[in-house]
Amino acid sequence: MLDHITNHFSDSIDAKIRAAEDLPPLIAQAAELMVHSLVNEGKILACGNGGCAAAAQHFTSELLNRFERERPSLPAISLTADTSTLTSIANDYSYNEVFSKQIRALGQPGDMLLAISTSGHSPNIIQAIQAAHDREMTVIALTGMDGGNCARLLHPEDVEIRVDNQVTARIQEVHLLTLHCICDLIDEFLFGNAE
Ligand SMILES: O=C(CO)[C@@H](O)[C@H](O)[C@H](O)[C@H](O)COP(=O)(O)O
Ligand SMILES: [Zn+2]
Repeated sequence: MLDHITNHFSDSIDAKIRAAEDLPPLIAQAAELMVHSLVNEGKILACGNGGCAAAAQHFTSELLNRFERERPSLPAISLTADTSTLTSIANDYSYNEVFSKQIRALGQPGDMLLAISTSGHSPNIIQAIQAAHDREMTVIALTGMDGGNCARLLHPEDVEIRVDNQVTARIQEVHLLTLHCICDLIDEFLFGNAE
């Protein structure tokens, strides 16, 4: 049992070491795009399934409330939290449309979509990206594995942050770290050095 636990820790550390080599330029690019949107009256919509839904909510709460310093609230909406909306869209139409229908209603040109999928294959995330493009929004996709269909759908101005790993849990662990980096960079860009 202890070996099992130690393996989880060492696999997670390895995934993060690899990510620290591959991802910083992409994370910086994503944060810059989000800052550009926020200073131009844009907002960030976020979506994902399961653990990725939790990550989407984790991120939007840190923008709406705070990350590590006192600062004004920033506009972000998680599309995973309104159970009445989610259940009615899934019930009346399809689970594949639970995010895209919200994006078509709430998304404005210049807003950003944060789409999180470890496989890049979840149909509701694919449809969310398509809806965001239709609404002239830029997409930040947090993916893993081979990026799936999400990666193939992205436009040149979008950013894919792909974790080079095949294990969902490891990918999610790097996604969370990535989101914390983005929060820190947004605060730094918008509100200056904390020191
Ligand atoms: O958290 C986990 C597994 O670690 C699960 O809840 C996982 O997020 C769910 O199976 C999701 O439905 C996976 O979707 P995706 O990441 O492939 O888009
Ligand atoms: Zn998980």
